[in-house]
Amino acid sequence: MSILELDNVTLKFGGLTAVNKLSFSVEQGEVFAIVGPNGAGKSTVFNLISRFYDPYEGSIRFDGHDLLKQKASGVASFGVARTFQNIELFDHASVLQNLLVGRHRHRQSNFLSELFFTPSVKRQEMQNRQLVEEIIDFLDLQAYRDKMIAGLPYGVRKVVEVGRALATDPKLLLLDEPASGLSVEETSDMRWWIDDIRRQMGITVLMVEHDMGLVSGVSDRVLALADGAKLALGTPSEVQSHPAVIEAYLGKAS
Ligand SMILES: Nc1ncnc2c1ncn2[C@@H]1O[C@H](COP(=O)(O)OP(=O)(O)OP(=O)(O)O)[C@@H](O)[C@H]1O
Repeated sequence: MSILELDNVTLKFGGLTAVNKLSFSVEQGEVFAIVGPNGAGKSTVFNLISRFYDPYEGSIRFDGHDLLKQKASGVASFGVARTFQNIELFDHASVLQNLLVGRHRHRQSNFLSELFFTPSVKRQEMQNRQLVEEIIDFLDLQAYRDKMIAGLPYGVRKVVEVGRALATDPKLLLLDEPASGLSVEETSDMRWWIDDIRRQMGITVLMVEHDMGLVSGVSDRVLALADGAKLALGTPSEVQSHPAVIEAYLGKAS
């Protein structure tokens, strides 16, 4: 069953067509990767799904709903969470505090009940804490739990950002270049986190990634883009050996 469906989606920046009549769907429970050379339109596709941009034409459906009727601020409560190419965390807050921010969308209380810290607010706060502690354990972040983000190594911050997205309890996790800036060893760890997120948490993962080792190791299917359009779609090995993909990456000489 498809959880996300893009149909004939186009986005233009002035005279430049960044995404061109693109259609694809992501199945529930799979890891789906989008690859392509620089400027292929990968981040723009993410920004369309996150509702940062309105398409010029086409439809985007998520979990049976018209995603284009949602504002960007409503996408998280719909069950879509994302990480960013340039990590976006609160630098002067702890790992725990950053993850608790991710729980914010589940807050059902109003201002007065929060002011007087009513039993329901207390109960909700305890549930939030418990879920966040589970994520800290799941991602092996116990050693960093109370540390400020600003002082953490880059690789740890990348994992915390995944944790913050998981704290929103998503059905679909969008990972924007999860391996960028990571060492070989950290990339290998990231591969296992992504695999565990899918297998143990049952969350569908859509990622944009340049590291073909990570893409091949963890993805069920891969979509290759060039100039905003679909070049190939299939298993990692089908896409990597597709003539149009080889040509897009290496040029006609290959
Ligand atoms: N806000 C914008 N305004 C104008 N043009 C843009 C904007 N964002 C992206 N573009 C252009 O749209 C095209 C697709 O860009 P996009 O960032 O989606 O590519 P990408 O595949 O993610 O590239 P990279 O791998 O380098 O991140 C590029 O030609 C880019 O210059």
